[in-house]
Amino acid sequence: MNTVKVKNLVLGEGIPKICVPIVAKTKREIIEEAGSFRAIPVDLVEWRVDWFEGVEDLEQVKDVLSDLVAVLEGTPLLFTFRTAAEGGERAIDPAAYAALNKAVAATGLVDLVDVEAFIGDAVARDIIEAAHGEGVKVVASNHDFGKTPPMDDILYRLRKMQDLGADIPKIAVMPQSRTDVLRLLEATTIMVERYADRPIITMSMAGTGAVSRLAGEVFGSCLTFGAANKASAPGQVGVQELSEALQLIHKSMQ
Ligand SMILES: O=C1C[C@@](O)(C(=O)O)C[C@@H](O)[C@@H]1O
Repeated sequence: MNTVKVKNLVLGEGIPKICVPIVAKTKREIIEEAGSFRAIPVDLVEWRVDWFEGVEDLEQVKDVLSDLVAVLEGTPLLFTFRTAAEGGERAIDPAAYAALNKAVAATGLVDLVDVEAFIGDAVARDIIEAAHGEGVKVVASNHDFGKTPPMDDILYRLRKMQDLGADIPKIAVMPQSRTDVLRLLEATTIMVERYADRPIITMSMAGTGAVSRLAGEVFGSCLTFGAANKASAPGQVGVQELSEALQLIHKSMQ
């Protein structure tokens, strides 16, 4: 299993790392929120740019990014436009999605970009290639807010992300039952043991799935999303408690 290194952060070994999303509308709120992260255990910050009121103006996006990077003081940054089709705040056409992600990767201000794996193969490959050309890592993603797909389908989606060339495949699915959570965890383990040559991220959403956000070290998910002020998806727990739970599980596995 290869690890992925961003700044001083190594993903894919040891205790799962904690990513905190910023979901805010204005520049002031975004920067304020980032400033509040100094007091909590955060390994990586995700800027969910689909929430930003100025997202359609690249200059405004770059302006926020440069202030954000200054406030984060070296904490790696993941740039994510989550489309409405996958649970985000707004829709975007694939050409604009590609242009935005490529332009942001070229600024040198972000460490990783999120690329939705089902945006279209050509678009996804184009962004991944451009990001890699700029030394930016790619998290490929897929979100199923309605259900937890069958095992083969979860594995197919994760393997497709790997085939597209993403550094870290990620899938978030919604459970309709407790066995759905078990299937997501089993799929994670099978992916890691049989198919993956790189770290992956998986989660089962909502309260029933919250256990999957804690148990990544057991089943093979390298990163977990925790909430600081506002959760960006159902089932995210507070960062402080999340960190304690990850450490407890880590200790029990030694
Ligand atoms: O892809 C993900 C995972 C997520 O949806 C979650 O369930 O924690 C939260 C999103 O902000 C992030 O982009």
